[in-house]
Amino acid sequence: MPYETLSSASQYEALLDAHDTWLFDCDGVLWSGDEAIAGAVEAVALLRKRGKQVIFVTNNASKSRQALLGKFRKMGIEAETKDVFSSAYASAVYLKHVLKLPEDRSVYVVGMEGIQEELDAVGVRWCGGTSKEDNVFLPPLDFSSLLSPEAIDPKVGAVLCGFDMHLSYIKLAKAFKHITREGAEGEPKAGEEGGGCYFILTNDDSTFPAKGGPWPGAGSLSSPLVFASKRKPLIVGKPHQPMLDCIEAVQPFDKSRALFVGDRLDTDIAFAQHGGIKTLMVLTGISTKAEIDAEGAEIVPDFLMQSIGDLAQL
Ligand SMILES: O=C(O)[C@H](O)[C@H](O)COP(=O)(O)O
Ligand SMILES: [Mg+2]
Repeated sequence: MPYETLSSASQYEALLDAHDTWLFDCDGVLWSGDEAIAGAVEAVALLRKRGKQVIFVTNNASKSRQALLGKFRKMGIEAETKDVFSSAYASAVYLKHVLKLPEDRSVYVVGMEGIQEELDAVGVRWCGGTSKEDNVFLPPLDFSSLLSPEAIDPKVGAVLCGFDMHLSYIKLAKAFKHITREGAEGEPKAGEEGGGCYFILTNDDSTFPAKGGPWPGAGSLSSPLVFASKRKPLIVGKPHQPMLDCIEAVQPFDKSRALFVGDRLDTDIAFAQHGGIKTLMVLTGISTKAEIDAEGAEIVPDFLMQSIGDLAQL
């Protein structure tokens, strides 16, 4: 089914009339790194003025929702905690309320403050991440510091991997030991005494859209663990279902009157299509027009715009 390219004010007005809930991806749609996409701030303000429900859905796990609110404020985009869904938040909620990780279990983090702060917010204990002892270089071929229960804590019931600009061998080594620990998955349940260890990714984006990008994304950073362990991780972020379940639990909306605005076909557009939500792709991030025009293109949006900033002319 071919997509509709939108470029006129009347087309934009028709899009506004047809959709009450606008879900926005962030990186590559509203901003690129720390730079707002031209007109994006004005476009979101216009939607709010027209009484639209605006929800933000980012796979970026480097910041907690509180930190993201600071970024929204700095950019001049109105947002409250209940409007913001990140893969770090959705992963913390999933571990706490869906997997119901036992209180005496902790999470080994391959990632940064965003994941740690969201785990803190739901009261799930963590290790690894930005902690000092896991941000050092091991002496060449010397694994002795990893051979103690202090280093590879048997109380770790899950490994959670997300975007990590401080990725290191020691983190991969510890995470690998946790996710390959003996212990039948299921009985006792993974994450419990004697059980295995959950292996979860916040998201599996292959690349990250920021200035000078693309750059390696969270999915590329966790791939060494997938390759080494031969385990299939559970993935929370777009296009996967846990992210949509998390949004609908906090901000119910009518999918028939909703529109998802994204820059990436295999995460944003696929996510919305799986959820029965109409899709608008913009060309300010990762995916290109050539990809959706290619013969046999598997994922094609309903609508295409150059930039969400083009709405600001209304
Ligand atoms: O590598 C990553 O984590 C992703 O590229 C990044 O998080 C994408 O964020 P989004 O476009 O979903 O806001
Ligand atoms: Mg994006």
